[in-house]
Amino acid sequence: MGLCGQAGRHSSAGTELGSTKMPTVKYQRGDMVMGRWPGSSLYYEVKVLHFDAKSQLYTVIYKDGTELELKEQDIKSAAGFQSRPRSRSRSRSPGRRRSRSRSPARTTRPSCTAAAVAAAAITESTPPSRSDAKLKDSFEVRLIPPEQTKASENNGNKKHEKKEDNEPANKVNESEPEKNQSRYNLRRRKDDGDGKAEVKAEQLEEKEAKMAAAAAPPSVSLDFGGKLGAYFWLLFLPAWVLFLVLKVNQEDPSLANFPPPWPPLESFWDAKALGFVVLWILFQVLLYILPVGKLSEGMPLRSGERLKYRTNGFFAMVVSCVAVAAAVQQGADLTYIHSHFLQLAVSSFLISVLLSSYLYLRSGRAAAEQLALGGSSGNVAYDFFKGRELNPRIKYFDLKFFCEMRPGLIGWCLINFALALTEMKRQGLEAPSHAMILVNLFQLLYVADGLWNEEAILTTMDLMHDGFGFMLAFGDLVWVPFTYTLQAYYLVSRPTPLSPPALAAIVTLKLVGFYIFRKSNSEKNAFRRNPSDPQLSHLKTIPTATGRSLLVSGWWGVVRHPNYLGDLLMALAWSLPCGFSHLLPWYYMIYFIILLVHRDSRDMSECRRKYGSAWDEYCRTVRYRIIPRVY
Ligand SMILES: NC(=O)C1=CN([C@@H]2O[C@H](COP(=O)(O)OP(=O)(O)OC[C@H]3O[C@@H](n4cnc5c(N)ncnc54)[C@H](OP(=O)(O)O)[C@@H]3O)[C@@H](O)[C@H]2O)C=CC1
Ligand SMILES: CC(C)CCC[C@@H](C)[C@H]1CC=C2C3=C(CC[C@@]21C)[C@@]1(C)CC[C@H](O)C(C)(C)[C@@H]1CC3
Repeated sequence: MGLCGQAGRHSSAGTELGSTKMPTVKYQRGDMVMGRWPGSSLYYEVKVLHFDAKSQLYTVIYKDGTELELKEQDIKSAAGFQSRPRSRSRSRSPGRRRSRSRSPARTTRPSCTAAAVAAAAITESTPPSRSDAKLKDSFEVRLIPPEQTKASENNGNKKHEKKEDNEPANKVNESEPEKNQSRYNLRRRKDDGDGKAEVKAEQLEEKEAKMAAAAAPPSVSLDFGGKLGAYFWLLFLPAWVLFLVLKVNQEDPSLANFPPPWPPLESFWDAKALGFVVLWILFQVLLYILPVGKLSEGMPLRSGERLKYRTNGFFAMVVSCVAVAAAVQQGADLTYIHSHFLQLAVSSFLISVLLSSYLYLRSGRAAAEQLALGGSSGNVAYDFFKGRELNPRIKYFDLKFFCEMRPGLIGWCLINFALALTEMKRQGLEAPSHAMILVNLFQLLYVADGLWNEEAILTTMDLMHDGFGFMLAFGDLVWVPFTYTLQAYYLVSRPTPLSPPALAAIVTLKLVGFYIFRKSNSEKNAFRRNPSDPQLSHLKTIPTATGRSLLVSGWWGVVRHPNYLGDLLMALAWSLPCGFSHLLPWYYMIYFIILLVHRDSRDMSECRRKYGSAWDEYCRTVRYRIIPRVY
């Protein structure tokens, strides 16, 4: 069986078959062998492209063009496999039967795709104790849809990078995979098959296969410094927030003035402050569950399911503003927030610890397919920190989505506003300073925009890939409201006059950053939701073996993370109004560079894993990560 037409689609120059001789190894370049699909016990026909003596890994190419690196033990000679007559038994799952008939574009040819890989799934004659092994030793397998196959076949050997075709007839090729994502997850397609391949996999229960697909692969490397790193972050993050809060309260918050004075222990705790935080969160819960605003669909999960989210964040923000204004009108003294900043932060921290403990405990009962990839290391500290469950919900109440978008984010604006009032009181001003107005307005715009485009968060890393644990719970409830407000806090007692040209330059910078941030995020969100969107028809894309494509022109053709670039420009505009006397108001800028550089590298590894050589192709085409020609 030779490689099919599109087999070379994703092959990179480095792995092209060349004339140089392979070193003396078990399998030679060009050999057709059986390669194990990572994490499963399924073997597919692959062609050996290359052997790397240093890493002892073979680069092999599957029939859909997906290239992977495999260890020798994951490769078998084709002779060791039995071809069994193909079972004619139809799927027992009605869902599966439905999904088969749903697509008019289904190709009848079993063809050369990773879906065909499933169709042609061949297992070892005696797979290693499957049911045990599968849970532990598994990997998310996404299969190329038949539609994609057809598209690829139509394209023949056309250039890898293609202009998205918006002809109605072809639309299905791009939109279907997104809509019917469920079909591309590890799903055996018993009725397909190329006759050569049949499969012991047929004996596997679909449920088992799904669980196998869902469990975290042992090969997923643990980020954040792994298990030891988790202990470090669990201690460091709260200590760092405490340090910043104490530091910003110092009369001279310069680095030379270290350490900040340690307050008496009893001043850390205030029951009233805890009461306010609880009330605020409950108020946000109430607004979230009100049947106001639209229900948006999240991206397809590995199970194929699409969760619904109540996206009424902007409404929640407006109601919160009205409620706060009414409270101030009634004589509520918001300067309390400034004078009890430490106690409010400690209370929020306690709530985040309680929430993370609850999340960790309940994740023990979650089905494997509900866990985030890489979230289950088996180490308590790491799993507690990173979070195991992808979308923990209490009925329809989505805890991660709620925490990320509501109490902390809207709380950030409330605190900023309170700090502006405190500045006026402290400095005897009739209106907040220009610097304070800029910081308040800029950050208000950022939050309001996030809530206005709330649906877009459903295609971000946090919502799609990360588990919900201490890192995000603490990040959402403590980190955001108590460290993102440091610039406003800093300005309360440190007047920083701004000249009109400086004002104009800072506003321009903010608007440029905002434009890049919003346009790029919206472009990706629109594309992920509907790849056939006519408004995106001018964009070039790279197809991938998962059935999803990657944007390679437009904003995502400038750098690999244009949204980070816009975000960083905005961050700069938030720090500039505070001047250059101290490092403290620049803390956000420094932290944000570190966060986004790390996030970018996490995302790169994740996309490399998901998209294989298509991702490499993208990286070759779009060379810079965040800043054009610089980084
Ligand atoms: N203020 C703050 O504290 C923070 C703000 N942010 C902001 O939040 C926003 C979301 O950031 P984040 O979730 O980190 O990352 P992104 O929104 O950039 O999401 C990354 C994902 O986008 C998809 N993608 C990547 N490249 C392409 C491409 N070329 N074409 C199509 N899809 C692509 C991939 O997912 P897939 O292919 O699976 O769809 C990838 O995993 C950003 O604007 C960021 O600046 C983030 C962190 C903190
Ligand atoms: C504690 C850790 C060191 C870091 C925690 C990181 C979190 C604070 C951030 C991770 C991603 C975030 C996003 C936003 C806020 C900060 C966190 C939670 C975001 C909601 C801000 C508003 C934007 O418009 C957005 C694009 C919706 C952001 C999404 C990511």
